[in-house]
Amino acid sequence: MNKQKLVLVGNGMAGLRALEHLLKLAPDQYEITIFGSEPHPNYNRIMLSSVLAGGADLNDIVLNDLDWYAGNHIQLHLGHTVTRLDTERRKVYSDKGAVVEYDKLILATGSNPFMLPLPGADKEGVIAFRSIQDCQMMMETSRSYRKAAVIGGGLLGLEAARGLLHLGMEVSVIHIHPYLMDRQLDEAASRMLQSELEAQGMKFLLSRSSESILGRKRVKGLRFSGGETIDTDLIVMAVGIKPNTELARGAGIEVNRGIVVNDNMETNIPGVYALGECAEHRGISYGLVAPLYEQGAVLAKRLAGAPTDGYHGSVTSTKLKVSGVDVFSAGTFIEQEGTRVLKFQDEISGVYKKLVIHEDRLAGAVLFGDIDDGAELFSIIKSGESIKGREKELLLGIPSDARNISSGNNRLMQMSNEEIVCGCNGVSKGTILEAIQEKDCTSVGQIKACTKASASCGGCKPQVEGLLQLYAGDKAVSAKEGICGCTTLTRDEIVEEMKRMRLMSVKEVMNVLGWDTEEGCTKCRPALNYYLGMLWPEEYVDEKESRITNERFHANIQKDGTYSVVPRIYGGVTSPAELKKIAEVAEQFEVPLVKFTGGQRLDLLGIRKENLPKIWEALDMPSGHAYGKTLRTVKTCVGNTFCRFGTQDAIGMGIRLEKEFERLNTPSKVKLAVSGCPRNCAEATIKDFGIVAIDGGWELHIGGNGGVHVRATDLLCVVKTEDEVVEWASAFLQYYREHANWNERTSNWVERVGLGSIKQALESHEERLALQSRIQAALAVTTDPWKQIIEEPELRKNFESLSGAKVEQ
Ligand SMILES: Cc1cc2nc3c(=O)[nH]c(=O)nc-3n(C[C@H](O)[C@H](O)[C@H](O)COP(=O)(O)OP(=O)(O)OC[C@H]3O[C@@H](n4cnc5c(N)ncnc54)[C@H](O)[C@@H]3O)c2cc1C
Ligand SMILES: NC(=O)c1ccc[n+]([C@@H]2O[C@H](COP(=O)([O-])OP(=O)(O)OC[C@H]3O[C@@H](n4cnc5c(N)ncnc54)[C@H](O)[C@@H]3O)[C@@H](O)[C@H]2O)c1
Ligand code: SF4
Ligand code: FES
Repeated sequence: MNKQKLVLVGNGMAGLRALEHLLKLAPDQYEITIFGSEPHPNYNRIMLSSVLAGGADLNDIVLNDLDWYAGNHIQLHLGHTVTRLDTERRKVYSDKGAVVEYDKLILATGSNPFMLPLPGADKEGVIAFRSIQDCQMMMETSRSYRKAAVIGGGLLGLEAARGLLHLGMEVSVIHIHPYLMDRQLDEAASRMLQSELEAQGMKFLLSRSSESILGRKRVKGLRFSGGETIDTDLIVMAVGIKPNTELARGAGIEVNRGIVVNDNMETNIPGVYALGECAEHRGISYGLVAPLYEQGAVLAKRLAGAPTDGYHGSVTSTKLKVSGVDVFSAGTFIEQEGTRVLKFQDEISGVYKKLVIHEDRLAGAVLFGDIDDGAELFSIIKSGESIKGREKELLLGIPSDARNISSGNNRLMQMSNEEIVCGCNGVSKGTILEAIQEKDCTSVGQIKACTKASASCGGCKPQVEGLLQLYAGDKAVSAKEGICGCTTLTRDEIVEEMKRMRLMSVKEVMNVLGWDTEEGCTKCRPALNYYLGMLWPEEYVDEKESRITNERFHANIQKDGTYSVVPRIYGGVTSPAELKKIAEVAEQFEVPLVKFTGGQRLDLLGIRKENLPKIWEALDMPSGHAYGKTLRTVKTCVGNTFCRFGTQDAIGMGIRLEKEFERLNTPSKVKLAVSGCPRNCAEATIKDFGIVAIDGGWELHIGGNGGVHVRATDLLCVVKTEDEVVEWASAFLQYYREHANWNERTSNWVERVGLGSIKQALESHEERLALQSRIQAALAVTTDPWKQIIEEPELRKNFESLSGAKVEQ
């Protein structure tokens, strides 16, 4: 069979989604050619905001790599812009001389950012935020310049501004209206948003109309009507988009605001289709991915000759992707004639909710501060069902069990398999079910890895969780199994019983809670020992024999049975005298290897067990705890002490934190880092608790990991003073101590419990102080283990006869 020729113009998210569907439906029907102006394979444009804000890497956002095109036998013309269409002869022409014939043509040329035609708009340093190139330009600019102005306080402008703040720039957002995100929020929600963003360091100039851009070759400032000016080294225009219709218009295809299409995504010219941001369907051009994905599914069916009801338009929802701020908006968000409005506002906890109701149906919603119900409300809006009698419940919060599994009449169950659950990534219910039922995914994390659902804005997470609970059946139950083979009790049940019955020893816990084994095992014994120490810091006597090998000997066992010694060097700052002493000890004990660790400390390797106390004595330095489930190191950059970019004293902050938390027992090892500016030389965003200085304050990040599964941190909050850093760090670490499973790193814990729940737990000042006082009580009873062993002959004796210690994982 002769294949038909299909040409796609526009290598973006909409066009490629349609092709992906088509290749599934009719893999051999077409010989496919794609033209794309950008020099990259199809990438996730929405993730550019995360790239700018440090939450993702450019390499992570590619959706279809070059192998995908090759594997599907697609002729790809990257860096080619199609400049002419001949719809009579059915040919497309690119700027680089390629000419390709088609039987069917898809236009998916997206949008162009709207650039205000201000005098001076052509100067260097005036850009949009649309592509990888724009993103790279902002990153590069932040290395040499300090001030940025973003024109437009909509979704894109605020996400750009957050990214620029992260890059260390001083950012002003200029907005033409009196309040931000006027296309998605009402004034009350917008004001709350503004104050949150101000707390993060953003400055706002509202009700300003930009008049001209100042500077010679490069932008130097911005003038507003009325004469007011501001200095700036960069201007990002984010004032909306306009469908890219030039090519279609030039070919005589009907164009209004966008390329006009019918319900089959067909233009007025036979064989020519359009979808995505460039298209206009029933008078609407969409600027979000969910509708584009829906259009893609319809177009694919149409091209494959499969039955389809056609595309009938979309109701949209948005979620601002700015770390630390939760905003959701869907449908009609401003009261209109014939609508009823219900509002809830709690200024203290910063929560605002508004429902717009039309004839007993939910027409729209705005949520600020607590957006857990967003996905569910959106689904109710789309279904058009009556909410009579349930209005208050919907406003005040859907109980999580009702959100996930309610008896019988459950919306998640009723959803068809084609319905999209994750709008950002176009993941349908069917795909998630496949992941659960055929690929054995039993957690949201696994579903995310498998399908990308919940991987972008995170707004669909409650629904993904709900589907998991509904469809994983026994497998989901098995996730709740006991902490080890000796018991069926979970960590939470054990800790609860320890508290309730004031259980005080490992043996007692095993007896009272009916352990299946007499002595427990290498999993439960150290876990119980940790939980008891955490609950009763003053009364509980640590059980040395329940500790893992390294913690029993206060040194890391190596593969040849020798140990390593890492003395504490606060903040990684040492002195000539200290270095001399370490060198002398290394010589005296003929230490085979002296090496810097990844955490900026000195490691003396190859020490025999019997020499450990002698070396500790000779060093006369505190233990660096490089071996334990405890605070390891606080890595620092030089900060403003020497570095010309530094805005804060990173070294001082790091030393203070290391002195504050050394010797702390934690569920798993904990690493901190402090960077003196957003250049982040101390790599704080892959630490358990990372501190990054910004102008006038500190960003506090949590849950990072640079190990096997690299995870970048989530932004917890932004604070102004060093005391606040210590308060938040204390509260976070204590909350982690009290809630994580033994041996669970903060990265896994944050993923498991969700950033939102941690933020909520720490948001009250009183609660933070209570956590801080509990961590101080735990720290108060700790002593330096090396010193204790050196001074107590009984303990020291243990080291003389040690042999054949077992390495435990
Ligand atoms: C920073 C940012 C964050 C966003 N965040 C979100 C979000 O959180 N949620 C959401 O739903 N949406 C978000 N969006 C919007 C979303 O990314 C777009 O709606 C979506 O990418 C549009 O897809 P598209 O394929 O229609 O257009 P595009 O992605 O613009 O793709 C069109 C492609 O066609 C190419 N092209 C154009 N003309 C030609 C030609 N003549 N020849 C060859 N190639 C051509 C363009 O170079 C482009 O690569 C965001 C957008 C940005 C910029
Ligand atoms: N999280 C998300 O869903 C997300 C994130 C980024 C972008 N996007 C999408 O990308 C597209 C572009 O986003 P956008 O924010 O540029 O568009 P937008 O139209 O949503 O917002 C533009 C904002 O700029 C303001 N504005 C207009 N003229 C101005 C002027 N002269 N001076 C100052 N302000 C002015 C408008 O009042 C409006 O609030 C949209 O379709 C948006 O939905 C979505
Ligand atoms: S050393 Fe510290 S202060 Fe200097 S650029 Fe790096 S992160 Fe910024
Ligand atoms: S809806 Fe944004 S990640 Fe799923």
